[in-house]
Amino acid sequence: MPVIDSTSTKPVIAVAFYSTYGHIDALAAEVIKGVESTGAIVKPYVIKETLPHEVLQKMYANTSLQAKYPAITPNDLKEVDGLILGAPTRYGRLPSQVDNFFDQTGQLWATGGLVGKFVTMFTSAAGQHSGHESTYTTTFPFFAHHGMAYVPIAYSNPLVGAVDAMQGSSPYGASTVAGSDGSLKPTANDLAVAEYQGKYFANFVGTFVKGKQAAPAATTTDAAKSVPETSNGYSVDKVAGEPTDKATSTSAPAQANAEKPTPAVDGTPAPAKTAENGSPAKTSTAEKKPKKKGFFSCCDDSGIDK
Ligand SMILES: Cc1cc2nc3c(=O)[nH]c(=O)nc-3n(C[C@H](O)[C@H](O)[C@H](O)COP(=O)(O)O)c2cc1C
Repeated sequence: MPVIDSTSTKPVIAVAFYSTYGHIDALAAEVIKGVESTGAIVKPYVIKETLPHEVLQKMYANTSLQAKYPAITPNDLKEVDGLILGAPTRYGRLPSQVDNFFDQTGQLWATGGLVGKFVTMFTSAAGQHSGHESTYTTTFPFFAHHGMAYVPIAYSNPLVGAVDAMQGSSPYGASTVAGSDGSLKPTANDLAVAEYQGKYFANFVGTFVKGKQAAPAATTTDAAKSVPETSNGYSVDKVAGEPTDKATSTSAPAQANAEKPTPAVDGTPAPAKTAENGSPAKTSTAEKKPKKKGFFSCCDDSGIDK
C-alpha cells in the first residue's frame, strides 16, 4: 500500500469493488492500470462479502476474489481525492454488499467527510438491456448525499459508442455483458474502456488536486468565509426543519421574542424569556437548541448534535 505524502500533487484514488464471479474483478484490473498510467496513487480495495458461505457455495461464487485486496472501511475514503466504485448489477441496481458498506458511512455523511471528493463507477450485468444504466442512476443519490461529484466518461472515447459488436460500456462508465450463466468474458472493447476510465478519472481528479494546491491559501479562506452559514447542509436547524436562529444573542423586542417561544424537546412551547428589567433577555443559541435524538445522536464528534 503506498505511503501518502500530503504535500504531493499526485491524486490519491481508491478503486473499491465487489465481484462474485470475476467480471468486475477483470474490469477493476484494467481500471487500476489506467489510474497507474497517470502517475496517480492508487489504493485498491474489495468491498466485503456479506452473504453466508452456504449461499455463496450454491451460487458458485468465486470467494477467492475477496482475498485479493484489503476490505475497504469508511475511514479509508477520508484519505482519497477520488473513488472508483465497481459493482455488478443486482435487479437493476447495486448488490447489497455495497449497500451494506454505504450504510456504514453515516458518520462520514454527518460530518461532510466526503464533500468535494470525486467518484465514478463501472458495472457488469448478465444482459445487454437489463440494468447497466439503472445501476449507475440508482446509486447517484448516495453520491449526492455525500456531496461527491460524479465524473462520467461520456463519449470522450469513441469505444464507448461502438455498436459493431456487443459491448457493455455507456457514457456513465465501463461495463461488460456477463451472459445469463456468467460465461461471457469482458470483450477487448470493455477492457479498453475500463482502462480508459481509470486514466480519464485520475487525470480529471489530478487537475483539480493540482489547481487546489496551487491556489493561494487566502483564496480558499475567503471563499469559505463567503459561504452563508445557512448554506451548511449539516445544520441541525435545516435538517430538522426548524426556524434558523443563528444569532448568539437576541436583540429583538420582548414582544417579538414572546411570539417565537423556543419549543421544548417534547414539543411544548417554552415561555418567552425576558430579563428582570423587562428588556429582551440575552439568549445563547446553545441554550435554545434542543438536544437532538435518534439518528443524529450517532455522530458525537460531528458538532450537529451539540
Ligand atoms: C441475485 C442476482 C441478481 C441479478 N440481477 C441482475 C439484473 O437485474 N440484470 C442483469 O443483467 N444481471 C443480473 N444479475 C447478473 C449479474 O449482474 C452478473 O452475475 C454480474 O454482472 C457478474 O459480475 P461478477 O462476475 O463481477 O460478479 C444478477 C445476479 C444475481 C446473483
